[in-house]
Amino acid sequence: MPFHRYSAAPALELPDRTWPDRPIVRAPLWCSVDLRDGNQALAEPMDLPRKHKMFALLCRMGFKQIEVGFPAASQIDFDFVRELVELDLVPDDVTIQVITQARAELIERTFEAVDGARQAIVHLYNSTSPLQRRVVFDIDRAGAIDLAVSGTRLCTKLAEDHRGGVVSFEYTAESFSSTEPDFALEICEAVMTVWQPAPDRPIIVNLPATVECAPPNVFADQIEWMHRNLSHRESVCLSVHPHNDRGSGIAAAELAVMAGADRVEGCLFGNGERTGNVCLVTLGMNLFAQGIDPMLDLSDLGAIRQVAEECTRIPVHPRHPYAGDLVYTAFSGSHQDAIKKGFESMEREAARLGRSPRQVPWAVPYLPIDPADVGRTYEAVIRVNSQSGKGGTAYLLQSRSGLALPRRLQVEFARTVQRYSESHSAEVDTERIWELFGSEYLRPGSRLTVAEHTSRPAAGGPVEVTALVSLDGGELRVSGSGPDVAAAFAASLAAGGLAVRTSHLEEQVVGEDTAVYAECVVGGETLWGVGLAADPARAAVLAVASAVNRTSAQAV
Ligand SMILES: CC(=O)SCCNC(=O)CCNC(=O)[C@H](O)C(C)(C)COP(=O)(O)OP(=O)(O)OC[C@H]1O[C@@H](n2cnc3c(N)ncnc32)[C@H](O)[C@@H]1OP(=O)(O)O
Ligand SMILES: CC(C)C(=O)C(=O)O
Repeated sequence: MPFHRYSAAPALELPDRTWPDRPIVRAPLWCSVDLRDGNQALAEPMDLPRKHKMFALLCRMGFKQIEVGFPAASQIDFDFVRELVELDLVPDDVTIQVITQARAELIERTFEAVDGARQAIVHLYNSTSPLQRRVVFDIDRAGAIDLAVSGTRLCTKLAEDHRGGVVSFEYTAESFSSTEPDFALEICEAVMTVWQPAPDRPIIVNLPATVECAPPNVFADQIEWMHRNLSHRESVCLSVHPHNDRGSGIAAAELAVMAGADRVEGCLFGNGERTGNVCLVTLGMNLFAQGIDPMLDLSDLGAIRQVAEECTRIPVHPRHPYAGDLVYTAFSGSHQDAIKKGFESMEREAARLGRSPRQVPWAVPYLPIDPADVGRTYEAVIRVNSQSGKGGTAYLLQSRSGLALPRRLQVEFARTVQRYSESHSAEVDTERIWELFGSEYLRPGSRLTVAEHTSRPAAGGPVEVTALVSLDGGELRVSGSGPDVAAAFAASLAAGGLAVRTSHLEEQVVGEDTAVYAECVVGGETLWGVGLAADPARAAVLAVASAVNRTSAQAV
């Protein structure tokens, strides 16, 4: 690997940084750039219907600032902005934003696009980094300032001439994070000298990591330094626009907010140039998961995801934070066990407080939030494959059938499921688990069937059972006594030459039925049987028969 071709991005000296001690206590102002940065990065940029669909979604989610395009760059973007304005499609509390390069003809066309808009932000950018100054523009620092200042002058004039509403202004020192800090400050100050920000005439100063080239702490230092040194700070909305080239866009945005940023630009699910813009869904959900109002409605992530996928034609990764198909799913046994116990503990806590489980603080291991809070069901939380243990299998069986297996039976049945999963190299879904359970424990067996039985309390306490059975091919009437029906029936089988006794018994009411779980010792072998019937005595007899039949099944 030719690592000698690369070098670390220069870090800013900021030994008295304060951001590490400043927790985020409220959501920043969000600006979605899905319809611009997100759109320009698509192989098939959105057509008008898809743009409208995305815009409507962003409004529903509660975005108050939405960059709707680069109208001077494409006719579709221009027409889209015109439709928003002319058809009055922008809610009163939403401001549309349009971007332009610092070129007079493009700026003029941009203002044409927003003509008549009640409120709009015109967003001017030029790149400021030494690399871009040299390679792309062939200009020095003064040349870059000239470009920014002349662009801002024209924007200031056209904003004053704007009909029908207010045009605000955003300036982006593109490639900010790769720009010398003193120069970034100088160019932003030069722009502000023209725009003349005031509390009732603020300016958005946007500082992007156009290409993320340093760890997030370095970006945070850069933002804190700008936050401290920018003049007119009370009239400046300090914005960041992180990309994700190093995979730390989320961290960069969060640390930048700690460092003083008021506003974050990004896209849903991290769409955008190359590795994408910072993901606004994840940022919002991170706040939510810390008990902070995200100021976005993320309660139906499935629906949000569906529209985003349709508009961008890019699928959301199954492991995408909060929204991916697999992010609330545990396959592995110890995770499933902990989740199951977590749910049970929350139910107990809710019962103790006389509330529903959704009203008590969330505390389930391995699940950072309640999937139901973002519109997910619990169905996919536990999925079973060969990595799973008793807890997951028991959870799915219980959710399908209501049967709450005793612990040792869970262990026994999990082995059956694991054998099945390994031999089929496949996940075992809930229906298959129920079928496996049925064929293992509930189906009529080949060794012992019970045609009829009666039971009655015997004098002195124990129960007496009489039954007509078919045992190992022969019909016979048997009777026995014991402390309960299962034990009495087990004892009765001695008449057929079969030594059976129950070693543990549990009973559960399941709807109209009773389930009896009987751990039996049959001829020296310990194994479980299960009976399920409306009549509890019948369920007990069937449970013993189930255990006996499983010995023969295993012998075969
Ligand atoms: C970091 C970002 O994401 S910024 C947004 C980028 N988005 C886009 O580029 C999508 C839309 N863009 C376009 O459709 C086109 O690039 C247009 C219409 C804006 C310009 O098209 P063209 O005039 O054909 O130029 P081209 O696409 O080659 O862009 C490069 C030119 O723009 C200049 N330029 C680039 N950025 C800026 C800027 N912010 N201000 C002024 N000029 C700029 C370059 O120096 C170059 O000029 P040159 O041709 O004199 O060398
Ligand atoms: C123009 C700016 C905001 C941008 O898209 C970037 O720097 O990535």
